[in-house]
Amino acid sequence: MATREGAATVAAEGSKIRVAHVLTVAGSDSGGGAGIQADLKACGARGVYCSTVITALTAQNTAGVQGVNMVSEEFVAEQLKSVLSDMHVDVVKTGMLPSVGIVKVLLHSLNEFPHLALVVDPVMVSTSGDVLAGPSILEVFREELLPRADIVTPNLREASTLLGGKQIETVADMHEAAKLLHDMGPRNVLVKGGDLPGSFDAVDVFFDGEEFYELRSARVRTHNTHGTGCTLASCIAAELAKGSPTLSAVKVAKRFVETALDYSKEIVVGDGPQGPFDHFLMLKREMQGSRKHWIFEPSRLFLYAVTDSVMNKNWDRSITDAVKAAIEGGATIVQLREKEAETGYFIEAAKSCLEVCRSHGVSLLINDRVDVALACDADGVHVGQSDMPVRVARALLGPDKIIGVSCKTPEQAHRAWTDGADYIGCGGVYPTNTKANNKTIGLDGLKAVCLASKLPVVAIGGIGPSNAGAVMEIGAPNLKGVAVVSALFDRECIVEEARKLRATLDKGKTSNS
Ligand SMILES: Nc1ncnc2c1ncn2[C@@H]1O[C@H](COP(=O)(O)OP(=O)(O)OP(=O)(O)O)[C@@H](O)[C@H]1O
Ligand SMILES: Cc1ncc(CO)c(N)n1
Ligand SMILES: [Mg+2]
Repeated sequence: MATREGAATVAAEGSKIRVAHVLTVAGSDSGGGAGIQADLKACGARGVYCSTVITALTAQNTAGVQGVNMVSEEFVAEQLKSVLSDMHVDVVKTGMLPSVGIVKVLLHSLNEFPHLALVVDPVMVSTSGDVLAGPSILEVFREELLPRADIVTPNLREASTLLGGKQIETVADMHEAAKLLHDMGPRNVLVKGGDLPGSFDAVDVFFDGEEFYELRSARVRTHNTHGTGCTLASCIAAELAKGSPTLSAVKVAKRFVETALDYSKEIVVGDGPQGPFDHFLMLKREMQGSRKHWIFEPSRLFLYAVTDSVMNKNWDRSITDAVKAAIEGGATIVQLREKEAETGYFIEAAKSCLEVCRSHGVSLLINDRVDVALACDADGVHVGQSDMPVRVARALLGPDKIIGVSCKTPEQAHRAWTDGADYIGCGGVYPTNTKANNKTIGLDGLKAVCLASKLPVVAIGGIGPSNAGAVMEIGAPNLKGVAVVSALFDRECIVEEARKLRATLDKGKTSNS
C-alpha cells in the first residue's frame, strides 16, 4: 500500500505536484445524481482528482431507470488501460458492474496493479427498485472481487443478497451481516443503514475484522437521497487517496453525505419520488456566509455620491462634512475621489468619513487607492481601466470588499464580470467637466454596457436632477442608480441637491414599479 500512504492530498515531487487520484469504474446516470456523475462531484467536493471508466450508460431520472446500455468488455478494458497505463491512480472505486465479464476485466487490471487500494460499492438494485446488476454477478463478487477489496459498502438489500437472502432488519442484524461479509475476504465492511426501517438515526455498521463501530448521524428528512451510496463510497475513496486510515475516511464520508443532504433537503430537480442532492451547496453557502456581512446589495448604487477634492476646496468644506451632507440628503453609497490628497491626510480623512458612513449604514469606497482602502478598512475601491486591474485589487483586498470598475464598452463590461468586480460605473453618459478628455458615450453607450454584463451598473457623467430620470428610463434591469459629483459637491447646499436628486429617482422608481 506504499503508493496510497505516500499520496497525501498533494505530494510534492521535486517542483511537480502530484494529486490524490481516484479512478471510478461505474455506470453513468443521465440524471446526474448517482453513478459516475456523483463520483465526480464527490471527489471534486473533497478536492481529489477523479478519472472515470464507464461500464454502462443508464437512462435514468428521479422516477427511476428507463434503460441500460452496457459498455462492451473490450471497451471497458480499453478505458482501464488508457487510465492505468498513464495516470497515477491511488484508489479504485467501483459502482455499477453490470456483467460478470466486466468484473473479470476489472479484476485482470487490478492484478496488474496490486498496489491500488480498492473500494467496492456492490451496486445491484437502485433505490427505485431497478436492477443494475443481476444475480449472475453474485458469485464473482463473493469469490473474487470482495476478497480483493479494502472496503465493501453494501446497503441493506445488497448485504442481504450477497448473504443469500439473509434478513437484515435491525442494527444487530447489520452487525451479523458485517461479520459474515468480512468472512468473504474484504479487509473492512460497511453495512449502510440508509434504508433501515423505523430508525431515527442513519446508522451504518463498520467492521474491520476486530471491532464493530456503529456510525450514527441524524436522519435528514428529505426525498433527495438519490446517489448517497455512490457519494459515500467515492468520498471514502477520496479520503483514502489523501492518505487517511479507513475508519477516519468512512467517518468523514458519512459526515459529508449527512451535511450535503441537509443543505439540499429543499431543492427540487425533478418530479419523481427520489431526487438528487447538491454536492457543492455547502461550499456555495460557505462562500456566501463568509461574505454575509458586507454582501453587495446592488440597490445601494441608487444614489452614489463621489467626492471631489477641488470642489470641496472651492467651497471651503472638509471631506467629512461633504460626505455627511450627501448622506443626510439621501446618498446610498459614497466614494472618496481625492486625486491630489497626500496619503497620510487621505487615510485620516477616509477614517473620519468611514465613521460617518458606518453610523448611517452607508458603504464607503475609495477611488483608485487600494492601499488607502486597506489602511482604513474601507468597504472597497472603485478603479478605472488604467488603474490597478480588478483581479489584482481582488487578490489584495480579498473576497469581502466591494470592487467597482469604470467601463465604457461592452468588452470592458464583460471583463469586469470575469475579473471579479461587484459593479460597473458606466459613463460619461453626458458631457462633464469633472474628468478631462473623458469620452461621452450617451444613453446608447450606457445601454450597450448594461446589456453586456450581469453586474449591476451605476451611470455617471453629467447627471443631475434634470436628467437622472431619463437615464433611469433606459429600461435596463441591471441599471441600479446614478453617480454624481458636481450636481452635489459643486453646489452651495449639498443636502438640498441630494434631496432633489433622491426625489427624482424615487419618483422614477414608483412609476416604473
Ligand atoms: N436521510 C438520510 N439522512 C442521513 N443520512 C442518510 C440518509 N439516507 C442515507 N443516508 C446515509 O447515506 C449513506 C448511503 O446509504 P444508503 O443506505 O442510502 O446507500 P444506497 O442505498 O447504496 O444509496 P443509493 O443507492 O441511493 O446511492 C449512508 O451513510 C447512510 O447512512
Ligand atoms: C449508474 C448508477 N449507479 C449506481 C446507482 C445506485 O444509486 C444508480 N442509481 N445508477
Ligand atoms: Mg447503493
